[in-house]
Amino acid sequence: MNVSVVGTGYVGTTLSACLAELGHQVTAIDVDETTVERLNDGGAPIHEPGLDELVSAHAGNRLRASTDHAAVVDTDLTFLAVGTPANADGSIDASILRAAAEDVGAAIADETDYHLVVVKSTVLPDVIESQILPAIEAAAGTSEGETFGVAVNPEFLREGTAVEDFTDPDKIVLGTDGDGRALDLLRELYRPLIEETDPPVVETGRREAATIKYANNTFLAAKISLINDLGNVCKEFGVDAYEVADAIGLDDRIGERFLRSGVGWGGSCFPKDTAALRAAAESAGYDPLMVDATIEINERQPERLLELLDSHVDVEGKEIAVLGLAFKPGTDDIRGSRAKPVIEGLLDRGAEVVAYDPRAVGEMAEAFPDIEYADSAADALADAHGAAIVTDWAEFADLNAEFDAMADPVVVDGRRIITRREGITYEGLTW
Ligand SMILES: NC(=O)C1=CN([C@@H]2O[C@H](COP(=O)(O)OP(=O)(O)OC[C@H]3O[C@@H](n4cnc5c(N)ncnc54)[C@H](O)[C@@H]3O)[C@@H](O)[C@H]2O)C=CC1
Ligand SMILES: O=C(O)[C@H]1O[C@H](OP(=O)(O)OP(=O)(O)OC[C@H]2O[C@@H](n3ccc(=O)[nH]c3=O)[C@H](O)[C@@H]2O)[C@H](O)[C@@H](O)[C@@H]1O
Repeated sequence: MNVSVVGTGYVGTTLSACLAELGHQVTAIDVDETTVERLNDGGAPIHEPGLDELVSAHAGNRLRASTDHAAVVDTDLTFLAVGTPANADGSIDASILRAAAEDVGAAIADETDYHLVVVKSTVLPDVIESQILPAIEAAAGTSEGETFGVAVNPEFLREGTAVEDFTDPDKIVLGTDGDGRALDLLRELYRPLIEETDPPVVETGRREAATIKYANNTFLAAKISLINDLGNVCKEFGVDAYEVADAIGLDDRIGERFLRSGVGWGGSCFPKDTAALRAAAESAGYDPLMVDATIEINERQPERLLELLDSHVDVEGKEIAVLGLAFKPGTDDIRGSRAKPVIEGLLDRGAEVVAYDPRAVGEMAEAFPDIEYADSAADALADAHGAAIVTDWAEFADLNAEFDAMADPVVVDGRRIITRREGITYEGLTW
């Protein structure tokens, strides 16, 4: 099939490259010229394992990039995969998506054949009817059902395993409101992937598809917040929360994944999606208590880490190491990273922060230009009076003698990555 993808960030690039790999002819469209040039030169604009290889295998052949939205007219369907960030009050900012929908509407204005617009971005159900459809209709000069249809096909990939998650998904969700042409096109598009990995395919309405995405992310965030809440209780009891989690995870109804307690969840989506769901529920007149608690527990975990540090050292005027700045290992992404509130809390206490991350120093230096950055964990730890471990990078598991070079070997581990041993004052956040 001929497919276009509007927006080639994390999701759009992965989608474009993987669809090309499945045998489709893909036109990737982005407003960012550097991104487009990079794709046409055979390189991925973002780092994801396996992505560069796919882009370089298909660039110039089944994968072409452009800044010109007019290209969508030559394709059977167009994915919208642009950002849907949060406003300051947590509500969804759909303006980028609306603008992209207008771009596509304008491109298909003279089209007489049916064109399917597939919303891949994470978007609240009301936004589809109140903003996306009107934007396409106004720009295209036609109504939905005449020359175009709109479907919702949310994405569940994780950063760091995007290609793997896309090519071997837990499920595919197709929201079409019974538009047969839309469903046929999407079934045909995903046919090679379905034949290969046989994932469950959920065929549903558009509002349901959009809501499934928010419910999925909120449930996962809530699972982590609940294990963090239980973990805090475990710590008070003098019980190891990881032993408890391992045992409860054996219950199939609970499941073993996403039970790692610690300093909390971050990333580009859990924070904004839980906030957007809460804001939308509240404006619909419902007070979502579990969603509130999910967010609040997550906001409290960094402070609990700092209080544990306080219980061993007065950090004012002292050098404190922060190990791990990315929101999770394997990425340089610091969006929603728990390292930010940890650093802020240390600065508020008058500490001198020395931070280290294998990949995310450059990104964090833009947010916190005035703290010190070390070239290695060993350098950050040398002469420090305390260390906060915020990201579970595998290399931190090998740290050992490096702690002996600390002025005061107090280690507060927010991710259960450091081995407790004689000679260091070790505090696990929930164990
Ligand atoms: N990052 C992730 O792991 C996941 C993200 N999502 C959702 O997917 C959507 C996209 O997220 P990301 O890929 O992370 O965003 P991103 O910010 O990495 O990429 C968006 C891209 O869209 C481009 N763009 C903006 N306006 C445009 C327009 N009018 N025409 C063409 N290109 C345009 C930007 O230049 C940028 O390259 C969001 O709704 C997000 O919530 C869903 C699942 C996973
Ligand atoms: O909508 C999205 O963008 C994506 O958000 C998450 O993916 P991602 O943010 O890339 O990363 P995760 O692996 O889910 O981790 C999120 C955060 O939770 C934390 N986490 C995860 C698991 C766990 O057991 N404990 C825990 O604290 C991680 O450290 C990280 O800060 C979801 O897992 C994806 O399904 C979804 O598509």
